[in-house]
Amino acid sequence: MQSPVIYWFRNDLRLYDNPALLRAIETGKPIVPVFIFDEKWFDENPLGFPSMGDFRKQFLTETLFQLQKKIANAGSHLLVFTGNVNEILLKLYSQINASAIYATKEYAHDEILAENMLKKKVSLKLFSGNMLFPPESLPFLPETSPFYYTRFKNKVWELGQGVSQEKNIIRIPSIKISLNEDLENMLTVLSEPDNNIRFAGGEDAAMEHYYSWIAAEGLNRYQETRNQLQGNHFSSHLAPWIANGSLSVRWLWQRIHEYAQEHSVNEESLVTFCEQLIWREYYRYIMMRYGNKLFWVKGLRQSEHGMYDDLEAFNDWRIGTTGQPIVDALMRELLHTGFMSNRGRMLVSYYLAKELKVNWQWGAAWFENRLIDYEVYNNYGNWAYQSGRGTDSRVNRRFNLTKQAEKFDPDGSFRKKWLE
Ligand SMILES: Cc1cc2nc3c(=O)[nH]c(=O)nc-3n(C[C@H](O)[C@H](O)[C@H](O)COP(=O)(O)OP(=O)(O)OC[C@H]3O[C@@H](n4cnc5c(N)ncnc54)[C@H](O)[C@@H]3O)c2cc1C
Repeated sequence: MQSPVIYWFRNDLRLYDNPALLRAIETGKPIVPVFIFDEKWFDENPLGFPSMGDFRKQFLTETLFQLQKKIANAGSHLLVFTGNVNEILLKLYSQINASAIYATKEYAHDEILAENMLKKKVSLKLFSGNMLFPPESLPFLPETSPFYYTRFKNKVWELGQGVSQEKNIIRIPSIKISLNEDLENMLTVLSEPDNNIRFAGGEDAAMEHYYSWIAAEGLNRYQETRNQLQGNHFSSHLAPWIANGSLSVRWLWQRIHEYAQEHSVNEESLVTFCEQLIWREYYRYIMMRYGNKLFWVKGLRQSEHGMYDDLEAFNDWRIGTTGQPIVDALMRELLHTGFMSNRGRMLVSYYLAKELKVNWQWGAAWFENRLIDYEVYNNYGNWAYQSGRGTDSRVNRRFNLTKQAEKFDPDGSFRKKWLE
């Protein structure tokens, strides 16, 4: 029997433009595709909630349900487990006598630790797959990546012309395997999703959403609408699919440029939208450069001024009972939908960290639980920025929340919707 390759799906839940999966297939060996719900995601933290909340779990489950169908159509079967990730991979590796594990590379602290532990015991092959400008394409080393966003953007902007994609995956060579009882017991059966959250998971839903945003002139009007707090297409709302990799950012980058060439898209809107995608790249490089420091209360600036572990203030903020109407409305939206606009995220993170002076890491942990589009790099990078512990050059930047509410919710309808 030919020794198979394990394909470990992480935040790359798609069968198109997936370099790591394609490289695995190119080995010519049978592939055993696997996804693992890390048991750590469901452990309660000291604040009383797990890192993965119900909305993200449902979105991920829907995504996997669809991926499993697509993999079945490609002639294989996706095994879904729940448990200790490395333990499951190592057991599977030895039970099926695998020759290697292929996966998409991640750049955050815990993920790198897990990769390094695996590397000591198995042949682990990692490839970039979720970035426009992966480290191997840059003219500088990640450790020397610019601290400030504008310098980073200026350095990578030209590379945007070279963004390309891998070919689609039609067939995945498979192999019949039998699992021992211990692994069988860790298998998770995915049930048909009932679509009761704001976004439907999966590759197809991502495409459908992209085309409806384009058809609604979302890209064209992005510059003027992107700071809104509510509405269907004020910003792309593509983040949930980008975050778990069911939408490829390279596919997105190419599509918007093709669309802009064929239609007269507002240039400022196109540029601003591309800049947002570059923010996403930037925070990956900040994580590569500073690693674990992004999880320290002092952040990247080693600031000494106070941050308090005030649980009462934090809980009021978390459930939207601070008494500050715009903050409460936004936090209730997050609590009940798993989404919040970018402007909203800026205001509530500022309020927690700079007005209530509560430990910003707690706020980031709550976002991690609630946001359907949670990405470790974006979340911790943005939280550090907004709390003055990150890469904002104006560490003492302040918002006047009354003025912000008047500007971005002029008729009060957003506050009315969530506070009544
Ligand atoms: C405190 C705070 C926490 C955040 N946490 C996350 C998070 O966990 N996951 C996440 O994807 N975004 C996060 N963001 C960034 C941003 O708010 C969301 O990406 C955006 O609101 C998602 O909506 P959209 O897809 O309509 O974005 P669009 O405005 O349509 O932007 C397109 C894409 O660009 C990327 N992007 C946009 N803004 C940013 C940004 N500031 N930083 C990095 N990437 C960006 C996202 O992938 C987004 O989908 C956070 C922002 C703040 C202030």
